[in-house]
Amino acid sequence: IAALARPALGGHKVAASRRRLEQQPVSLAVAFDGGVLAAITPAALGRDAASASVCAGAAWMWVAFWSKLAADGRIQPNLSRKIIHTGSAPLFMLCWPLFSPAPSAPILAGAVPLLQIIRLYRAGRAQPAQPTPVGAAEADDTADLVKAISRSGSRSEALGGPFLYTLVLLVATVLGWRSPAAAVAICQMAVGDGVADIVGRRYGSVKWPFSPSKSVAGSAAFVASTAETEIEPPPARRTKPRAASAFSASLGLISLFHAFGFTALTAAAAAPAVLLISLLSAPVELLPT
Ligand SMILES: C/C(=C\COP(=O)(O)O)CCC[C@H](C)CCC[C@H](C)CCCC(C)C
Ligand SMILES: Nc1ccn([C@@H]2O[C@H](COP(=O)(O)OP(=O)(O)O)[C@@H](O)[C@H]2O)c(=O)n1
Repeated sequence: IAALARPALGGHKVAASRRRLEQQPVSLAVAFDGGVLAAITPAALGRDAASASVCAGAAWMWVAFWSKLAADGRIQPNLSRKIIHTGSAPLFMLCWPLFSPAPSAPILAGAVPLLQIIRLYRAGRAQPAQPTPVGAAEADDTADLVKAISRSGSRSEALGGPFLYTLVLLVATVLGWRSPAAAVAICQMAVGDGVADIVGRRYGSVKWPFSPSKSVAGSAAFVASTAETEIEPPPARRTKPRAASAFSASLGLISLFHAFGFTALTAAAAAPAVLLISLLSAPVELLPT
């Protein structure tokens, strides 16, 4: 297995990993994970289960926070939808280093998007009114969620864009775990599209002739810019979250993955290819849906 290690990762890492592996009393499986040998041990499983629980709790709070702001009328549902759209997947990938290097990690991490998929499915299929008090509370909860993530407030929309988004995140987690490819693909989907909408609605007066609802500013923001969005009112509570572009978010995640030794690729080396991918993805976002 050591022979599989890429030279760029350095022999000392492999030797240290092999020593750790030999010391494991229970070794159910061995894998080559980003250059570091790992075993599925009770400790690794415990760490992954704890990390998945923390992420699932954070995901619930993150969605509930923006849903509440939209339900209370403090922000427009359009904005809450795109903030959730822009932030969810990159925030989740920022949490990937919490997991162990064992091959069980992507499976347990996949539980985080999977739980949201189940929630979206239930929200999309739920009846607007429930007969029991328990059911009524559940209906209110999903009503806020639907309001925050849909365009029109229709429950069926939870089974459209949000469902697909979370499904893609699940696939990227399980199949693209800690890879630059997953980081770049997910950032194009989550950050590029989200920022194009947030910036385009605000500054997009010049429209594309072939796509009259979409603007040049939105497409520029998709690729590379930093945007500021104001949450209003009341004025005392105004904040300015910064929304990064698909390009910079992808490079940020690649830097993180490199710093943790998940990939030998540096952000500087990846930059030209990522810029090209972002430039090619921006026109795709202009296609009518
Ligand atoms: C609003 C969303 C998509 C809308 O797409 P479109 O119709 O405008 O094209 C995204 C919905 C995301 C989902 C409800 C929540 C996903 C949470 C994620 C699995 C985990 C986040 C974890 C983190 C630690 C905050
Ligand atoms: N390239 C873009 C993309 C979106 N937008 C703005 O964002 C709005 C919604 O975009 P969209 O139709 O892609 O968003 P979804 O509701 O389909 O997710 C558009 O109506 C535009 O006001 C833009 O100005 N330029």
